Amino acid sequence: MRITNAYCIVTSPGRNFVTLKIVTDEGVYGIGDATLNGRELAVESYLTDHVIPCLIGRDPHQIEDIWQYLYKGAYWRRGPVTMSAIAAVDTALWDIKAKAANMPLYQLLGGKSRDGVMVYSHANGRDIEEAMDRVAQYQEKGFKAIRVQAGVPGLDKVYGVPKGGSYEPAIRATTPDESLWATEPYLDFAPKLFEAARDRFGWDLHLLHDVHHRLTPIEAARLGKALEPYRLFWMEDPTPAENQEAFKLIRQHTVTPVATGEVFNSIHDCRELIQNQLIDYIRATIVHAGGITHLRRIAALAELYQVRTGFHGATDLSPVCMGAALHFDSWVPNFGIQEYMIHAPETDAVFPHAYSFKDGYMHPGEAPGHGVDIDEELAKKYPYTQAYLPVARLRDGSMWDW
Ligand SMILES: O=C(O)[C@@H](O)[C@@H](O)[C@H](O)[C@H](O)CO
Ligand SMILES: [Mg+2]
Repeated sequence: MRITNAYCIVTSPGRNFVTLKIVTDEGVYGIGDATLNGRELAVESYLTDHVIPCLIGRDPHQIEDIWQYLYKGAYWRRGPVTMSAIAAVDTALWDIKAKAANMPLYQLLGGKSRDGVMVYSHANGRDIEEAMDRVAQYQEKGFKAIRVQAGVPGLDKVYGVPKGGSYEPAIRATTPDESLWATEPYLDFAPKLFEAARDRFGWDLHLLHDVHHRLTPIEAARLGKALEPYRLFWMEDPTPAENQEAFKLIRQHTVTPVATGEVFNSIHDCRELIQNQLIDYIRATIVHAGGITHLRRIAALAELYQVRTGFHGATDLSPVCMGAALHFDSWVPNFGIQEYMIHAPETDAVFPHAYSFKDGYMHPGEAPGHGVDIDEELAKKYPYTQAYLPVARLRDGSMWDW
């Protein structure tokens, strides 16, 4: 089998997505997600201008060799653009291999390790009352785990709380939206949000919370300690993770489980966190961490230290990434949980898929490959539209982490 063609499909059904399609001389094709929120065209160019010319004529079954070729052959290693491009190629090649073997991808990885993939979704409210009503709606849908975010008194815009309409962090504009952040009101408010949640919903429901990189390590330690009475499933991205050692300070003060990694793109971003057991869940996922080939290495390292997977699954990761992740989640021995924010209907229409949700669990489906396709004609109806993730500043104007 030989790769005869490969190209990117940029489409924007509800939000921007970049999809790589690899076609072979035996008519089998595979697709991979190459979406990097706010920097989509950088990955599209990396693939179209630099990677695809090197793929034509290759044997698509040589997944590992192609991964090593693209990683070592670029000379300039790692980073979100490079690793998202490699991920897209890798995912498409695993899709081809599983289709050629006429089996769902999870079988190729080693078969199912569980009956279903437990997922969580986002309950966001402008205040505690609205957030609780949204939790009730997701509980009604059957979710066993729900992430809870709410507006913070005194702050106009807060991560995770949309101003009406469906939640989509990337805003269509020619420059990023700016929002103001203040830590003190947030630290005072967060425990009240989870006290209200436990009071109303009791203890059977898994509750999660995303700090979204906004605290210093000692502030994150304080938050983790304050949330201990409410037994969270995890406190996510408590502090920026470039300095992995900083998480030691959090661990010294709190037993609230910690999850991080959605912005990671290689095993080197999380090696110390995992080996020193500074986290409980690793969030790096297929589209940004080099694809299935590299993510298997991250998950294997994590298993040695009883760290579990908790893959990122926001709506800016396409259904292609979700489909591949669900096959990975079905197989991986040290599975924790899968984020599932539920894509917009127009997104699901462009990306027909075999996966399904039932009673709080997802199932990848039995279609050969990862079970997700792209309707190229429909995709053409949604042209790319410049969009940026917001930036955050403190009250004195200092840049902060959004
Ligand atoms: O955990 C999450 O889902 C968030 O951190 C994401 O929604 C994140 O804000 C977006 O993926 C950024 O593009
Ligand atoms: Mg997050």
